[in-house]
Amino acid sequence: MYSELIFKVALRGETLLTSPRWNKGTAFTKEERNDFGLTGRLPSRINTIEEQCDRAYDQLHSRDTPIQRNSFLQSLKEQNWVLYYSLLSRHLKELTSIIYTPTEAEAIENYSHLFRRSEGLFLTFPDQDSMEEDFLEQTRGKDIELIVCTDAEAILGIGDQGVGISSAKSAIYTLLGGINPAKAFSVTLDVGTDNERLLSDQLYVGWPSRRVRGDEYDKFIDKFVQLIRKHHPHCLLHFEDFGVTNAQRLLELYRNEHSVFNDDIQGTGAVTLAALMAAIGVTKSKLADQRYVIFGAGSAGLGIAKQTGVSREEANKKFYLVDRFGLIKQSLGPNKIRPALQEFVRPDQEWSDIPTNDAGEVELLEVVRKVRPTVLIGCSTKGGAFTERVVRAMKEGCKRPIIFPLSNPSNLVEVDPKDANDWTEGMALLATGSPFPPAKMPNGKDYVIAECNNALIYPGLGFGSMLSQSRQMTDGMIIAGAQRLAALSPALKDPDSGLLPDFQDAPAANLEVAIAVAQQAFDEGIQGVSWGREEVRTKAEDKQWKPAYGRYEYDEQGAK
Ligand SMILES: NC(=O)c1ccc[n+]([C@@H]2O[C@H](COP(=O)([O-])OP(=O)(O)OC[C@H]3O[C@@H](n4cnc5c(N)ncnc54)[C@H](O)[C@@H]3O)[C@@H](O)[C@H]2O)c1
Ligand SMILES: O=C(O)C[C@H](O)C(=O)O
Ligand SMILES: [Mg+2]
Repeated sequence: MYSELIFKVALRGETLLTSPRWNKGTAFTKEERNDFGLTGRLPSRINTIEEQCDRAYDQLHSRDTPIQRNSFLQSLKEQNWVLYYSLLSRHLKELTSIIYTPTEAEAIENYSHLFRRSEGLFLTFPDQDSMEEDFLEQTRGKDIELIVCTDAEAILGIGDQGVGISSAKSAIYTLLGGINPAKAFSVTLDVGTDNERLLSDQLYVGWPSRRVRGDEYDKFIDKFVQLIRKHHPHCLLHFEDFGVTNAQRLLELYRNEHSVFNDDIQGTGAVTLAALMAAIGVTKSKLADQRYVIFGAGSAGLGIAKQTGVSREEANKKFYLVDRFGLIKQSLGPNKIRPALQEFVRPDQEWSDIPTNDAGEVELLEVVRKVRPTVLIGCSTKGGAFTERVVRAMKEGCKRPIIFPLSNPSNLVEVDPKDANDWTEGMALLATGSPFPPAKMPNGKDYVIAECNNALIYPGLGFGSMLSQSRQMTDGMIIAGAQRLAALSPALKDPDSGLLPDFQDAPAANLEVAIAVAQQAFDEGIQGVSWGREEVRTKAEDKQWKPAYGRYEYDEQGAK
């Protein structure tokens, strides 16, 4: 059906072959080779997309390590989008872990050494006078619907990397969400780095200066946001991996004036809410009846705590937050408790009979022993923090503990799910942030470890907001997306199945999320489109970008 697509294209010869958006390589037909000045520029044989994928897959497998495969795929993306996304779609699970978490962490850590060709826009602090000009140079005439930006201060769990991540997140929008890559754009906001390794690396490609903070930082970010509001008022602005002191603050600052979305806060909150809903479906209980311990009270931890929809008054009863100074309790004082954590601070007297460490902190194990939580979530960046004693204490406190070690990449997971499964005799309901193989239940059956990664929901949240052209991404839209994802949980049919849909089904799950989000925008009356709510599903299906070549006709006025 896609071969019926006809595109009017204005590029010829070498420029056509070097345009990743339009290049077809050996798949250009005879007629196209004649019309676009390509005869003599390509070998004779005309390949189908299937043949091209087979060849690329063989080439990929001649690379031995995940990082070599990541570099290969990056080059393929720079050459031919249709081939790149076709190949990824055909081997979705295998290759998502190569272009995204966990391999992406290694690619970003080594970005300056692996660097070959830049992608997206780099806005660098000392060059801010030309910000608008630089922005327009790359975006002029383009119908941009999505901008993914990062300042790379808190990349996954590997911290400050100066530059990185937004292009991988953007590729996932296309792969799992069906967003047209020609309408998406990734931006690196380079405000320096405090990473000593990068600062002393002669090959570091970013701005080799300490991170700009305070007023100067805020003004720089504001200049960027206002630029988007001016030139692309309908476009969704996605923030990724900002530092803990900025993420929530920037979201609150802009979310009422533009459609902005913080993935680590809202995307993680939403996917975890979906996994929690599925887990309580298995335990036949209610969200409001859980006792939660969240280990790592940063962007993700707080996003999760807030997304459960528990009211402010209830929060202090249900949630126990533990961070690098142990339990968040009154006597830690303002230097150790960020203002955003205020509503979760525990009174000291509640803990007066509990042993502390030498620094006077209440450690995770003690918190678990006292609270007997039903839910333990890790987003601390501290690999192995859920020790055997902690996990066994969870099991002592309730029959089916819900344990989600969400830190990425894989080596930072708070507990290997296989161990958590063994230590709880298969009773824990588990989900992780990175992909893990199934664990063995005591009865010999496989227990599927759900991948509770925001990629299972953020492409759908974004697509739903773009589809409805809502000027805001509201909490209602996010919760509607989470509820729809939870309803797709395989565990609702078989309690031993994964809590969330398998990544193989991520495109279908994200489409459902998008539909729910757009319908919710209609229900809240904030849609910006003139068609009706009953058309949401058809419009969503029509709008999805699929990697397919179509037929090209040369036209000087056509697309470039
Ligand atoms: N699965 C997902 O979809 C998903 C989404 C977002 C983040 N994450 C992961 O969660 C982790 C945190 O991400 P974030 O964006 O919230 O980062 P963040 O920097 O905003 O927060 C990290 C928090 O952990 C705390 N912390 C650091 N060391 C600790 C320790 N030893 N003990 C206890 N707490 C400690 C920090 O003080 C901070 O509050 C990362 O590993 C990230 O990859 C996973
Ligand atoms: O990037 C991911 O894999 C998920 C999340 O956004 C993270 O920061 O870990
Ligand atoms: Mg992130």
